[in-house]
This record gives sequence, C-alpha cells and structure tokens, in this order.
Amino acid sequence: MSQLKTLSHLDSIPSSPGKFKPDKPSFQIHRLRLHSSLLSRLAFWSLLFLTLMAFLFLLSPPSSPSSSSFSQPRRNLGSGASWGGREWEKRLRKSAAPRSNPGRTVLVTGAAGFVGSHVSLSLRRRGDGVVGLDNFDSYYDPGLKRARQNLLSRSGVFIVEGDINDRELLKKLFDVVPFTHVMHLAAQAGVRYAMENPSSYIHSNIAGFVNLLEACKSANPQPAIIWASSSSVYGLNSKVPFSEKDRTDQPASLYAATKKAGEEIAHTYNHIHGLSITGLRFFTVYGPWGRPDMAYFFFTKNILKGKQITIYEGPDHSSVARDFTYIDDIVKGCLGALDTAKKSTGSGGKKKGAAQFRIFNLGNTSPVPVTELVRILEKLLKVKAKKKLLPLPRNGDVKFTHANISLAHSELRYEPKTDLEAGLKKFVKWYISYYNNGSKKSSFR
Ligand SMILES: O=C(O)[C@H]1O[C@H](OP(=O)(O)OP(=O)(O)OC[C@H]2O[C@@H](n3ccc(=O)[nH]c3=O)[C@H](O)[C@@H]2O)[C@H](O)[C@@H](O)[C@H]1O
Repeated sequence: MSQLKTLSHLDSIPSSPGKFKPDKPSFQIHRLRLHSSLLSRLAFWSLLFLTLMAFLFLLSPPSSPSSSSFSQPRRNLGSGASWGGREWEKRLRKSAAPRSNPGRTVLVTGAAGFVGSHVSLSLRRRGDGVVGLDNFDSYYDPGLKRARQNLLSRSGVFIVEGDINDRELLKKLFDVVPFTHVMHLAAQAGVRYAMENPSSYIHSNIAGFVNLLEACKSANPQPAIIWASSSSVYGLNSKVPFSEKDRTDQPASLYAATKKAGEEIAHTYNHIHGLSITGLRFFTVYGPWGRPDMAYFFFTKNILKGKQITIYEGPDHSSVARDFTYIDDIVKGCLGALDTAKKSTGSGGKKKGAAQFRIFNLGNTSPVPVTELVRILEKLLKVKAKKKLLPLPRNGDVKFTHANISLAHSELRYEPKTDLEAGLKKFVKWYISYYNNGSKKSSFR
C-alpha cells in the first residue's frame, strides 16, 4: 500500500528534457515505477538478508576447537575470566604433566574449594598431573578461594577459571589433555542455603554434573570419575549407622535431593556409556582452609568476636549430632577411591562393556553433639561462647548423621584417624594464623 502511494505522485512530475520522451509518456512512467519498485524491493530483501546474517552470526556456536581462532583467549560471560590461547594451553599441559605416576592426569573440579584444594595438592605432591577447574563463585568469600588458588599455583597446579556448565570449555580441556581421571568436587554446597537459592543447586549439582558427564562420555579416552555425593542423602533415616545399602529416598533438603539425583544420573551414564563412576558420601567435612558457611567455622568467628551463636536441638532438648570428618581423612578416602577406580569402558560415547559403579560412605564413625563441638571450641579459643538454644528449624537440617564405613575400609583402605578435638585444634591454629597474619603466612599442612 505505502509503496503504491509513493509511486502515484510520479504521474504529476514534469519530466526533465533529457530523459523525457514525449512519444512514449506512459511507458516512461511505467519504467520509472518499475525501477523504483525494484529498488525498494531490492532494499527490502537486502535488509532482510543482512538482518538474517547478523542473527545467524549471533546464534552460531564458537568455532571448533581445532580452528585457529582457538589460539586466541576466550572470555567467560559469567566471570569475565578468559580461557584459551597458546599461553593458556601451555600452562594447562604443564600442570597436567605427571611427575611420578606415568599417565595419570586428573581434572579436579571445584579445585579452589575446601576439599578440592586439599585433594589437588595431595595429588600433585605425590606426582600426579593435576588441572583444576573452578568458577570462583561468591557463595562464600572468593578471597579465600583465591588464597587457596595461590597456594596451589606455587605447587604447580593451574586452576582454570570457568564453570562446569560451559560446554565449550570442557570440550577444550578434554581436547588439550587426555585426562585419565576426573575428581568432581565442584558443587553448590550447604544444606540451609537451598531455602534461599534453590536454582543454584539445580544449576551446579544437576545441570553442571550432567554437562560434565557428557564431556566425559565423549572424551577419548573416557576418564574414570570420582565425585562428591553427601551424607545428606540418608535424609530422615533413623537406623544408624548409615550404610550404603540403606534407603536414600527421603531427603530433608533440596541439597540432599540434588545429591541423590546425582547418584541416579551417575548410574545412568555408567549403564549407557560405560563410564567408571565412584560416588563418595562425605560426612560434614571440617578442617583448615574450610568453608566459612559451616557451623564450626562461623561458630569460631562469632565466639572470638563475642557474638551470640545459635545451637539447634532436637525434640525434648535432645542433642543434634554430626559425624564430623577431618579433611586429611577425607583426602585419603578420595585418593583411595581414585587409585582403585577401574577404567571406563566406552569410547566415542559408546559403551564397550560393563563399567565399575561404586558408592562409599566417607565418615568418621563417631558422631559428636553440636554442644560438644562448641565446648571444644571454647576450650581451644579460651573464650566462653554466648549460646542460644533453638529447636532445629525445618530448613533442611537432619538430627544426626553416623557413617558405617566398613565398605570404604575394605575396598579403599579408608581409616579415619582424627578425632574432633585433634582436628579442631588444627583448624583453630590455621584460623588464627590466616585471619591474624593474612593468607600468605598460612600453608596447607
Ligand atoms: O555431610 C554433608 O553432606 C553435609 O555436611 C555439611 O552440612 P551440615 O552437617 O549441616 O554442616 P553444618 O552446616 O556445619 O552444620 C553442622 C551442625 O551444626 C548445626 N548448626 C548449624 C548452624 C547453626 O547456626 N547452628 C547449629 O546448631 C546443624 O544443625 C548441624 O547439626 C555441609 O555444610 C554440607 O554441604 C554437606 O556436605
């Protein structure tokens, strides 16, 4: 319509002497109309074509890892950190090179985290090739994660900054390094925080885990996977100690539900793709370089500051207890699981035969009431805590945990050696050194 309107005014335009041919006036006007019509159609289609090209460009996946553009660093949208490029690949290969365990190269996800940093360091110290991966999220102080990263870097462990949900990054990592093992410790941790930010648990513990398993499935060779499940999968069970054979279908928190889902997802990838997978159910891990969101950590902070702490109690003032497990014992369990892991059987995403599938409790086998934890802290800190007792809120907490570790003992030679008082002593020593003297003077052990 508008095109017709625009053209109609041409009828009344006086023609210029040079171009106007009076003997064919109608033909001239017709050609002019045709010409303008063609021009506007051409403009319209060109515009459409350009818009389409721009749209396709924006939607197109980044160039394949083998293409030359990968020699340029790439920027993570979330964190702003970059990855890729020749220098980056060089650092990756150097970190991945084993020193005394020929052919053993481990990708540790969550390497700047509490358990991840300790495991990475132990692997490196005994000579394994180790590459870390961490997104340095701000669930708790990223400064603590950076301090752990600095320590690891001094020991020759390079932590790639990125998210397990970044498919391209994972593909690139497996293209550059033929990882023999993946120690998957990246997760959204914390039982109570799931009430505040449920989607972060789905993002990391489910979507991120599936993304990682997809990358492992397609990798050549397929790595063996060892990953962190949780004691929380036992949920509301009342039979103690918790055994791997017990039911795990009544989780008390979304955190627990995502870890339980992880176990089921792991089984699927083992069954379909021949991935060798070992799940480790950690029981309330504590120690130096720990997580500030955990009770023993913020109780210490608040006791020292003279701030009140809240201690939860069960019905009729019964105590709430945890099978607190010291970090060094957990690290030994992780390494035992890695050392006994069999190879995955698949290749090119296809299963070639049945692959190993295991689940182990890694606990301490001696639950301690939270009131006792506080008493030990008061003794070590030489400060009386300002305590407030409150009934256990319905926010994901369970009343007690207690691990049966006989399976881990027989298969991994797992044998926890640190009681809560000895472990907290080491934690308090580290805490005071780290927060009074700064991170540089604190070492791992
Ligand atoms: O084994 C696990 O799989 C989980 O262990 C850990 O969870 P939890 O055992 O709940 O540890 P944590 O929060 O330190 O509370 C310890 C105790 O203090 C009590 N508690 C807590 C807070 C408070 O203010 N008062 C209190 O009494 C509270 O009731 C509890 O009895 C990890 O955080 C989790 O990521 C997961 O790994």
